[in-house]
Amino acid sequence: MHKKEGFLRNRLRSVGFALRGAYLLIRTESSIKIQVFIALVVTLAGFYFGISKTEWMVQILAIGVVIGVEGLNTAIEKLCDYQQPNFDEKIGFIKDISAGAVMLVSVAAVVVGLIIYLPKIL
Ligand SMILES: Nc1ncnc2c1ncn2[C@@H]1O[C@H](COP(=O)(O)OP(=O)(O)OP(=O)(O)O)[C@@H](O)[C@H]1O
Repeated sequence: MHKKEGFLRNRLRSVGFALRGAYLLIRTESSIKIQVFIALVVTLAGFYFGISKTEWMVQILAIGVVIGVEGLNTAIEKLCDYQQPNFDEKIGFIKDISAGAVMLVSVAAVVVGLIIYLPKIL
């Protein structure tokens, strides 16, 4: 599309779009807001309890995966609403599967949190 302008300029443009997407997600989506809030709380908890380097890596990965998958789920929901604003069983099924994916990674993230923090609290 913007072939003439060179590879680096196009990459930078894409990074700009992605940053705008991340900003819009955090500004407009309440589920992402909650997840970002939880991410901040567990980050503070990480400093408070002085978790290890490995625990930080797993925690950061868990946060990134949950927020990333939630972002994709939001994109799928928007696409569904754009394509089919009316009630549609197939759309409901697609949205349920997408929400199910968020739930699976969220449960894994909660288990990670429990494994890291339960022994430090009890
Ligand atoms: N057009 C539709 N046709 C049939 N069922 C739908 C439709 N839109 C939503 N649903 C049902 O409602 C559920 C919630 O969909 P919705 O798009 O409102 O997500 P949401 O509540 O905004 O999710 P999130 O909290 O992740 O943003 C879907 O999983 C699906 O079961």
